[in-house]
Amino acid sequence: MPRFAANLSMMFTEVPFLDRFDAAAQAGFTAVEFLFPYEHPAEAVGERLKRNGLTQALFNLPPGDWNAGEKGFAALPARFADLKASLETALPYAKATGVKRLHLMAGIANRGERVAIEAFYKSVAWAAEFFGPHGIDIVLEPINSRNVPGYFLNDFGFARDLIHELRLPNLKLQFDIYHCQIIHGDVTMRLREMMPIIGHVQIASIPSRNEPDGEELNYPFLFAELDRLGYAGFVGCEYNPRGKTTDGLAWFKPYAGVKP
Ligand SMILES: O=C(O)[C@H](O)C(=O)CO
Ligand SMILES: [Mg+2]
Repeated sequence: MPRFAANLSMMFTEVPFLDRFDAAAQAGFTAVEFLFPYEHPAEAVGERLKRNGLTQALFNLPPGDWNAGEKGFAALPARFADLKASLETALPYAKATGVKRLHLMAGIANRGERVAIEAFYKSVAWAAEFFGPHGIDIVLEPINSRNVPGYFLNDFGFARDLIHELRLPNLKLQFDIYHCQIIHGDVTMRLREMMPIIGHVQIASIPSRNEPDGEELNYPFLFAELDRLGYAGFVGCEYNPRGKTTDGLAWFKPYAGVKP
């Protein structure tokens, strides 16, 4: 049975960020993920996690100036110093939460440009080698260009080939089913093909990005497929609740309380 992680950047936003850990635990989640914890002291984040007996499934490495539209800088040749600094920023949060995988964002760049490709390979290898001794995986996530126009990593095949080529033991794929359906479709066959390199899965309804409870995909079928494929990682609930978070958790009831 999948181990679901509530995404605290998108769910339980009825309460302040640090109170969302308590809300997620009360709703039956045993794990959480979020985009960025960096506005809060690492100790405070770790304390909430521990107080609620939650497991940290994932969070993102610093993306640059998110409010100014930056979505990471791994594919930006001029930003390698910022990339290296971002790893140092994230490390105390990784230690405080015990997280075992971090999402490295690529940034807005043209995947057809050699300099961007070379910068991305260099950044990915650097990040994986930085976190490897800490027992932490780096995950790469293709993101669709409807949600993030111009995002460098917008193709699952490119991500797969890079991971195979670099052959780093702690470099894996973040398979967001929402993005896969929008970019490529054929989700089940791509899950089957890429399962050996998948380090994290995320879900949301398509096209709404609301609760995974209908619309384009049959999520109960996909959850059973993940079990059939022996997927032992987390499934991040990266969706925007239609209304009050707890009013939209009927889909989750059969899975609530599943211990990591
Ligand atoms: O948007 C997504 O799907 C990613 O998982 C993310 O965290 C950056 O936006
Ligand atoms: Mg995602």
